[in-house]
Amino acid sequence: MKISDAYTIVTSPGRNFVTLKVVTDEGVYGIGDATLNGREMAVVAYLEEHVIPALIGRDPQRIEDIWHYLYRGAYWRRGPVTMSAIAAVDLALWDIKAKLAGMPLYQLLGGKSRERVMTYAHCTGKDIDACLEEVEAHVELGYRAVRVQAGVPGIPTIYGVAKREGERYEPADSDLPAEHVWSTEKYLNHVPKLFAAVRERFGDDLHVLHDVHHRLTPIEAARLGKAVEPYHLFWLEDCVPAENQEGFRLIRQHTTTPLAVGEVFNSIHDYRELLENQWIDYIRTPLAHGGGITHMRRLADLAGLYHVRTGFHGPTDLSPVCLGAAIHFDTWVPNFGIQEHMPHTEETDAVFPHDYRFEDGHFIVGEAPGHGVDIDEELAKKYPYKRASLPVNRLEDGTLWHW
Ligand SMILES: O=C(O)C(=O)C[C@H](O)[C@H](O)CO
Ligand SMILES: [Mg+2]
Repeated sequence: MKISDAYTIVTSPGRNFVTLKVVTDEGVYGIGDATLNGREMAVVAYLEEHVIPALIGRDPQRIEDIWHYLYRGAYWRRGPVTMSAIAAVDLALWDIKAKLAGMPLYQLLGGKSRERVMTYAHCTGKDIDACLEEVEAHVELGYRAVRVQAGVPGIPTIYGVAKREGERYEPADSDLPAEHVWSTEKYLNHVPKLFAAVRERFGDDLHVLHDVHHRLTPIEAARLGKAVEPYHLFWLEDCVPAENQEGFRLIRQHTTTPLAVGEVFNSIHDYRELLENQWIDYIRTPLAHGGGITHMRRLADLAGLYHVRTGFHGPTDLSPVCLGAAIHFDTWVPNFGIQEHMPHTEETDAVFPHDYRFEDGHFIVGEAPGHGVDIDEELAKKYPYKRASLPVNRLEDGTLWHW
């Protein structure tokens, strides 16, 4: 069996997605998600110029060999563009292998470790009261876990909070980067009040999460972690930029609030110090940015040695292909923690027909052979690519800050 064709499909049913389709000479095909939010066309160029020509004629069943060919063989290792391109190939090849076996992907990985996959929803509001209403609505939908982000008095726009009531939050919301304003002091003074209000209204059982989006220094993160301890968060996410991994030692020394890290990581090597020193509790890299299933299963196994669990990134800027494959992975992986869930638009769901379903705050994996997600290429053509950028963030005095 040989790979006879491979090509990228760029579509924008509400937001941009890049899909790689790998076709075999026996007619079986697989698809992988290659979407890197705000940098979509860089991955397309990498795939079209450097990966696809080298794939044609190879045996699609040799997933391991192809992975190392693309990783070691490239000489230029790691990095989000490279690892997203490799991930797209890897997801497509696992899709093909599972289809050839006539099995849903989770069976090939080792079978079910659980019946359903707990998800967390995004709840945002311009202030604490609006946010509590969102939490109420999501609890009614069945969610057992919610990520809570509210506007902060004195900061005009805030990451993760929809611009207008009732609208979805979209990170890549303008042609060129919009500029946001940030004040650490205002934020740190406000956030504990938000969690006090959530616990007072919803009690102790709801799992509550929060994303800091890399905006604090280690000592500030330690202060926040300590301040929210009475509200026992499920996790505090990306509390500092993680290039300085040693910073987590300081945070860990001061707080028992669990820490999640890694939605911008793309390799097992990014996590080595954090895991070996037991500084974090959840790994966040999605399959589509972390080299696919072949690489992420190694990371999950390493994490398991240190009692660290998975909590895959799952925003709307990863396509249903990534989400579908993640649900198979989550159903299998022994050290599963939680799966992020931001529902895709109806247009996106129509372009990517899938067999996973949401029920009572959980995802239920499908039984179709492969990862269970397809692409309607004719429909995809109706939604042309449109450049969209993530914002930048500045302190009140104009200094460019972390985002
Ligand atoms: O979902 C999250 O936790 C995020 O932080 C969302 C990111 O900002 C988004 O995916 C960036 O593209
Ligand atoms: Mg995040």
